[in-house]
Amino acid sequence: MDIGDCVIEAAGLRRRYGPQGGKGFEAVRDVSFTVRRGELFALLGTNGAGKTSTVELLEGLARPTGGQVRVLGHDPFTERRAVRPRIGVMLQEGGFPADLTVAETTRMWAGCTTGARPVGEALELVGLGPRRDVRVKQLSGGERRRLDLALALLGRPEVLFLDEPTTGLDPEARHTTWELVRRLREDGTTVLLTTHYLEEAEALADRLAIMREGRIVTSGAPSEVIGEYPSRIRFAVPVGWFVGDLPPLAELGVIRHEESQGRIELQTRELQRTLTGLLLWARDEGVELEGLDARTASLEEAFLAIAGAGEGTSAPEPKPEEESGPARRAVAGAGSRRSK
Ligand SMILES: Nc1ncnc2c1ncn2[C@@H]1O[C@H](COP(=O)(O)OP(=O)(O)OP(=O)(O)O)[C@@H](O)[C@H]1O
Repeated sequence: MDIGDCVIEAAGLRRRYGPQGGKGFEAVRDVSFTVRRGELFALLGTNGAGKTSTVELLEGLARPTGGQVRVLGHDPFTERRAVRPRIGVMLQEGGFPADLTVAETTRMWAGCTTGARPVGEALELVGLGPRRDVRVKQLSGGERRRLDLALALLGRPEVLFLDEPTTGLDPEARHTTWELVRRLREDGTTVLLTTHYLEEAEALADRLAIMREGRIVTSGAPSEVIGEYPSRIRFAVPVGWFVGDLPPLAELGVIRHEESQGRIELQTRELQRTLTGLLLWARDEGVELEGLDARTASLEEAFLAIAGAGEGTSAPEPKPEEESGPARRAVAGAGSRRSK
């Protein structure tokens, strides 16, 4: 990668809360990642994982206690003047004067922004045009988030920091925001997003990182992160058949199987091969696989496994399927599900 393409660089970042020299609490522990120009990078993690603490370091709102951060080639804390006009920041809680109208608030903000968009344009972008004369205190929670976003977009930022931008938005408003974020990215804006909506990260992110207890435990393109987890095939065991009547599962690429209440679940890292083998077997035997459902792992499954795992764990190690295939009479609940 050409280093000139790198818009955000975090190297060994640390952030400790508490008195200087004291023990305090380390919320960010050796976090490193880069974000390229025009990329949308999502930072995920459970409550308290350290996302906001990290993003605040990137925004120059605090000085790291260790490591280095560069945004657009500058230190965002010590070279704030060089960085601030080129970034847009949407914080988790905006905090606006409640008695000003939407347009007045935006105008006030525009007055402090170099090269600001016209107020009407910024409000139209986030769908708040019709609400321009409403007082901020009369806005719904979702509308306030959209006003936050309009203010972050005022200066046509090269880098946009979105801290949980769609929290409190109804599904329609959320999708509208996604469309807007996609358009901004297509126009070359680099976006760093934190979100609790995994569907949002899956839909928008070019790359993502999952944080737990102040550390990044996994990162990559969504498909790479999901790809660490096995796909699943589920169906009802045909009446009069046993699991042991299936072809040897290990030979089909099955790495784990479970049977419960007449339904079987197979886990595989080779979904197409396993499914093809299973369907050919069913056709040859004239068997109907009722309720057949085959799917790759979702980001949510990957996230829950990572977030819920113990210290130092990133991806699950599946219990290997026996070489000779499963026992003829399946044991209910054989194999253990990943903890969620
Ligand atoms: N000012 C502070 N003083 C002391 N501890 C803090 C402070 N701010 C945050 N923390 C702690 O740092 C940890 C990380 O918090 P942070 O807000 O960065 O997490 P987060 O991943 O953004 O969480 P959320 O998803 O809930 O917003 C938490 O344990 C939090 O309690």
